[in-house]
Amino acid sequence: MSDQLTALSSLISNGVTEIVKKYAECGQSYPILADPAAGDGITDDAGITTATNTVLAAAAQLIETLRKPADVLMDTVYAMHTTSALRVAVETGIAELLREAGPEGLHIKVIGDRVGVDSDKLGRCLRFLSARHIFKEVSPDVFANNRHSAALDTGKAHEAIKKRPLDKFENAQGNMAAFVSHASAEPFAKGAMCLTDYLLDPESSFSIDPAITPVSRGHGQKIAWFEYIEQPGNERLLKNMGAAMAVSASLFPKELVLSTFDWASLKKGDLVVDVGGGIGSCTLPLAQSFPHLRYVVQDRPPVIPQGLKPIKDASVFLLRFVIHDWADKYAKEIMRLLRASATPRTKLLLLEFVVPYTCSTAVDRKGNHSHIPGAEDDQPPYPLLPSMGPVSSHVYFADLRMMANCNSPERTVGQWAHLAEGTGWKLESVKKGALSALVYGVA
Ligand SMILES: C[S@@+](CC[C@H](N)C(=O)[O-])C[C@H]1O[C@@H](n2cnc3c(N)ncnc32)[C@H](O)[C@@H]1O
Repeated sequence: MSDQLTALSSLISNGVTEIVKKYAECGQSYPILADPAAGDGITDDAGITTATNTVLAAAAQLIETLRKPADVLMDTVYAMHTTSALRVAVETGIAELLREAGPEGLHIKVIGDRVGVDSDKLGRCLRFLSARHIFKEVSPDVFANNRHSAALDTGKAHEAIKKRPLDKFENAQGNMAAFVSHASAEPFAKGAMCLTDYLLDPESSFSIDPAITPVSRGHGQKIAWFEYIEQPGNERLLKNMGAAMAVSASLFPKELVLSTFDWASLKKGDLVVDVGGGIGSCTLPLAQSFPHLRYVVQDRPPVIPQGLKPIKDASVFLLRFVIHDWADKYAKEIMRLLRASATPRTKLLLLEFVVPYTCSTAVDRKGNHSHIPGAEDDQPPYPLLPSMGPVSSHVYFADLRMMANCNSPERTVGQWAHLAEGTGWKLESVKKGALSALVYGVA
């Protein structure tokens, strides 16, 4: 055990030395947590990313190793309060208010008066978040933005968002507030709490019906998520969904979409069809970088009124975060339909998460797929979990969120390969990353 502690601490120490050195080489110092203007720091340097990921994985594992079981379980079971406190901060526009106040911050009495809620209760939410490095308590009961809370600032005037809350996220793309508002909305929060009942009830436990989910159990209507948000009364959910998707696009560096595929190899005028493309946040950077190609974004009529028409001459069908919305039976059906419209040269490009096992996978449970370029196992340094702790925590959250909303899974690389069976496609290559690219060709 002690050799694990020493190994973890060396990984942290060596990684931090590497990060500081790399920043110095770039003439920068590491972004300070207290500085709301610090931003994300250097995100496009492979060396810094690798060192950062190692330090994050090692630090998280070291903390969990050192903590007592009861403390770990206590923090985990109370996580719901993190969600609700963060939602309070976003829905009351605290980050905007504190940006207007500047580095001295604002006393909680003033904050409470400005947003119209009990200042003591609101202050307790902000202190809870400050203890997690979201906001900063600069002096007793006085709060200011820090690097993390500044990411919740839409850049709009606080008074403006108070007057027009529905428009809060308009033209505020790339801002985490939209994502927080979407992900913490009542149907998801209720749905998460319905997971146990959903699993214990045989009717839902063994179902793949997108209308029978923890979320639908929570709101009480047996309809699929995308139909639910299109119902009258749910305008805000629908609007926030689009804004949240734009945010999630911006979380992955633009270069990631640009480098997932050899776009430059396509001929002038070749057609890229973004299927289930929402408001086109994936296609936009592509169109800017590769103007020699043609683009079509398709989605459900309430999202894009032109709707869905079969397209027969696509060079690439691009689907980002679409197949993960569907259980295998439906996902295969979508892939079959696309295959029926494909030419022999068409590629199917899925931009999705790849779920890592949390143990070594010399042989994937569903067969070894290491013959597929890019599908090989990652080998993190001893004694790190292959999933690298917080580096991939978003993938496991996404997996449970998919179960809750859509009765669908995130998938391992083996599951992505198997999904193609019987659809007329075969998995040709994988490029793993924060967002992975799975390229299928005609089988
Ligand atoms: C998770 S979102 C991803 C949006 C977009 N690809 C992106 O990455 O920002 C899934 C999208 O699939 C769309 N969708 C759901 N059912 C669909 C259908 N039957 N036909 C086309 N699009 C559909 C939804 O409207 C939504 O925009």
